[in-house]
Amino acid sequence: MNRPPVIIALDFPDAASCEALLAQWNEQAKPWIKVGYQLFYAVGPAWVAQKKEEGYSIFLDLKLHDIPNTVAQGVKSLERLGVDILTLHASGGSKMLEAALEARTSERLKLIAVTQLTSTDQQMLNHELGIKSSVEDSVLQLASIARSSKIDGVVCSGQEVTRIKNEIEPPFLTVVPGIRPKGHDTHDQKRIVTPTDAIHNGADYLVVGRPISKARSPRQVYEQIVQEVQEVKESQI
Ligand SMILES: O=C(O)c1cc(=O)[nH]c(=O)n1[C@@H]1O[C@H](COP(=O)(O)O)[C@@H](O)[C@H]1O
Repeated sequence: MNRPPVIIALDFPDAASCEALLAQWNEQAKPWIKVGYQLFYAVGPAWVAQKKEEGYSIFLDLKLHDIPNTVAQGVKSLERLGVDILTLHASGGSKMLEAALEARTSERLKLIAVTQLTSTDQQMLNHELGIKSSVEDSVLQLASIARSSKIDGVVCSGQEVTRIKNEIEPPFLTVVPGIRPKGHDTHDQKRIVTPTDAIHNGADYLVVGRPISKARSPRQVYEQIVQEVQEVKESQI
């Protein structure tokens, strides 16, 4: 069976907390996991490489953003860990994105560009960041920079996926955080969608953190999300 496209964000301060959660997936089929910088800075690269060996698919979310040469060297170091997806910021611009792509030695590592964070809303974009477009247009602009730099896809909210799928030439992956099943707390997220809506709009991967990690039964919430995803996919056949 294909691995469900639901990526569990391991936003934890240490390895022990991750192991406690992952103990609920004790069968051979391992889920997708996301390692962000809270965990990466705490556990280091060896832990990530170890998880890959144990059979997890790994989304390394380090959101690289620097001058082109520095990002390229970072990609070279991180590719050696064997991770499946690595993030960088689309707002670093085409030269940075192209340098990252050139540094990668194999297409097995997908490079995914973060557009506008799902914690950004219209008010913040216009009045704080000084970007005068709609959030959706800004996401599309960043996605189009990523596409023309031949990056594999973007992180965006589920609200922009339909336009990306319609306007950006495939193949182009959409990885969607800000996922909230009905009735769950939104926390600091602004542009949220349900698992059903994200998949219906065409999302390739869902990133889910607190709805799973803070749940009383994390595995149960994960399975409910996987079920929602499968139902939408079956209805699309
Ligand atoms: O790059 C990401 O994964 C990311 C981009 C974005 O725009 N919004 C976003 O929430 N994320 C990540 O997705 C996860 C969402 O976590 P929850 O809000 O707890 O589901 C966090 O680990 C964030 O770092």
